[in-house]
Order: sequence, then structure tokens, then C-alpha cells
Amino acid sequence: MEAERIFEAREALAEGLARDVGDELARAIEAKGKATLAVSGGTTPKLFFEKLSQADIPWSRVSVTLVDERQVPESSERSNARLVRQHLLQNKAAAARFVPLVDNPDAAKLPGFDVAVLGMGNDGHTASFFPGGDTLAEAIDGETPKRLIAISAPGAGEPRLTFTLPVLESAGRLALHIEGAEKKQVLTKALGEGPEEDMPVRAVLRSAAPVTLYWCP
Ligand SMILES: O=C(O)[C@H](O)[C@@H](O)[C@H](O)[C@H](O)COP(=O)(O)O
Repeated sequence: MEAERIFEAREALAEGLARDVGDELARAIEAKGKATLAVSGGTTPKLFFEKLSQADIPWSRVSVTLVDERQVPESSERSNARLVRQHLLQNKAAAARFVPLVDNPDAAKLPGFDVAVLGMGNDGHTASFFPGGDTLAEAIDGETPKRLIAISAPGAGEPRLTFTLPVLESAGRLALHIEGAEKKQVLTKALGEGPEEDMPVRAVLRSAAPVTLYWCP
């Protein structure tokens, strides 16, 4: 872990993370005229999305995509694209270009991410690097030429699509956003010894990429 940003509560975390991500996107736009942001789905990021959607940056120059996605239609409550459309692509961020993963060959052609925000499950998965995943070994192989990969796992609910480790670790900024004591314990365990296959978040934590933790109780 390169750095830890600890907040007293969810609201403050969401604001702090939104400020840091917004600043980073603005810097990338200033440097090269555009920026790419990859976010996670699940339940944790909603408030962060709502804060970030109000950031005063040139959103029309930002491409937003997902670190991983459940292979369901966007009408499903389980769709991460739906979550992003409802909570992030609002307010000022409505001007951003969204690149969904399902049925979209353009997704794998996206340039590297300027910022990627990861979550983590209590089973030690991040992105869709799930324990027992049928393509897990390839997804967390730092040398794989694949950028996006399909993966199915017993704990994943439905088949998934996920960007692979090399794509995530090459992000300009990599944040791990987790909340609550239970996930902190899982992270502590993941930072200890043991196989990556058991807790695939280890593949990211052990990579050369500097990860910043965002946590609140
Ligand atoms: O589609 C997904 O499920 C995610 O991108 C996934 O990797 C998520 O970040 C964790 O499962 C944490 O999810 P919660 O925030 O719901 O605990």
C-alpha cells in the first residue's frame, strides 16, 4: 500500500475520494487533452459517484468505464453500467463519454486508465478476480496480452467481464475504496502471506503499482 487515507465517516470519504479523482482527471486533461476513469460497481461507490458527478472539470473530455461488469442487461439491478449511469453520469458528469463493457468491442481498445478505483469483497476479490474463477490465472497474470477477459466463479453470481491485471496496474492512479471493520480485516489478511488464488486482491497489492487505500469505519 503506497498511502492510506482514513476518514471518520462515509460522507467525508466520498468527498475526499471525489476530490482526489477529480484533481487527477483535471491534471490528465491539462497534460494531454483527455482522461480515462475506470470505476468499480457494487454497493460501496454510490455516494462517491454522487460527489464526483458534481466535480467542476471538463467532463466532455473524460471517458468513463468500468473495472469489471456483470454480464446482465442494463435493465438489471445487478448491472454496474446502470449504477454508473444513475449515480455518476449525472450533474456535471453527464457530459462524459461512457464506455460500457457488455457487448462493446470498443471497451478493450480503451487507452490506459488515468485513474482506476477498485473495491474489494469479503472473499478477497477485487475487480472480477474471484477465488475459483475459471480464468483467474490468466486474469491476474501480469504478462497476459488480454486486456478484457470473461470470468465465471461460484461466488460471482453471474458471468463477468473484467479488465486484467496489466491494465489495472498500469493506471496512473490506483485507489482501493473499502468501508467498515470487516473489510479492513480482510485487507489485513490479504496483505499477509498466502496464495493470490485464495485472495486475488493480492495480485494487485503485490504488483509494482502504487495503491492508495481509502477507508472509513
Ligand atoms: O461488480 C462488482 O461486484 C465489483 O466491481 C466488485 O469488484 C466490487 O468492487 C466488490 O465486490 C465490492 O462490492 P461491494 O461494494 O458491493 O461490497
